[in-house]
Amino acid sequence: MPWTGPMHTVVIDAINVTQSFGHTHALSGVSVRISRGEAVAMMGTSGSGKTTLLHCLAGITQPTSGTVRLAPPIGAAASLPVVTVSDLGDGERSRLRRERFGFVFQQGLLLPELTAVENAALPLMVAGISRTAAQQHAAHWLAALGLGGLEDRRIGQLSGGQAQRVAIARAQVNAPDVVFADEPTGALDSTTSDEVMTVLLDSTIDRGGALVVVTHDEAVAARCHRVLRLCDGRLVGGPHA
Ligand SMILES: Nc1ncnc2c1ncn2[C@@H]1O[C@H](COP(=O)(O)OP(=O)(O)OP(=O)(O)O)[C@@H](O)[C@H]1O
Repeated sequence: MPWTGPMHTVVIDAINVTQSFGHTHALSGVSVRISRGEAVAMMGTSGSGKTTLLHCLAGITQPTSGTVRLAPPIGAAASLPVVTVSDLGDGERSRLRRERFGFVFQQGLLLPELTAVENAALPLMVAGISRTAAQQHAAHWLAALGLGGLEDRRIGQLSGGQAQRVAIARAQVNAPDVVFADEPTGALDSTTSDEVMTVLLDSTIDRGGALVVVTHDEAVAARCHRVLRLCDGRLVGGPHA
């Protein structure tokens, strides 16, 4: 299908993605389109292929077959091409992930020896921005996510919900096109989970980003615009979503 017309709002277009690990068919011909400003939940029983699909969409792994394409960043020169993520080598996918995507995982994967603001500033520092400028920008994000005053706490001195907000700030600091979240509220109680989802949704959608959330929690999925359900590596209800 051509990348034209109404597709101008599409940020990720995955076509017929298949992922096999030996004899395990983790994904069998999944096609998914994700638009800017859209929050999409991925649900399904354990082993249905949710994380594998997230990894293929985010360029963490290369699918066995099929294509994953990524639109140019918002405001980029018209000449910038669509990138076929699934054709890139490891180094190029790693760069793409750093520059275009943000990630939030269940256990945050924050560095315990660093403070909240140092953790949140990491993507900017990796991109070559000075420590001072990176930490100033990260501090703005922490304040926007309700963590003003906690910038200098180490991760172990924060609650689970606060630590997830630091992970969300870290995912947002470089204004990624897509934020991928794998069970971002899996370790939180329902009230904190709801608060963290609000922060995650607002901080992504308000700036025109897209959000892809893997979750087992129907309440989390209900907060998203759309729910994709996977069963045995296929989308329930047909191969396209
Ligand atoms: N690196 C790997 N090597 C071998 N098999 C794998 C690998 N990653 C995933 N699988 C298999 O692929 C299938 C899908 O796994 P995946 O992690 O995507 O499921 P999931 O829906 O995210 O499950 P869960 O909800 O338990 O996290 C499973 O059968 C899993 O064992």
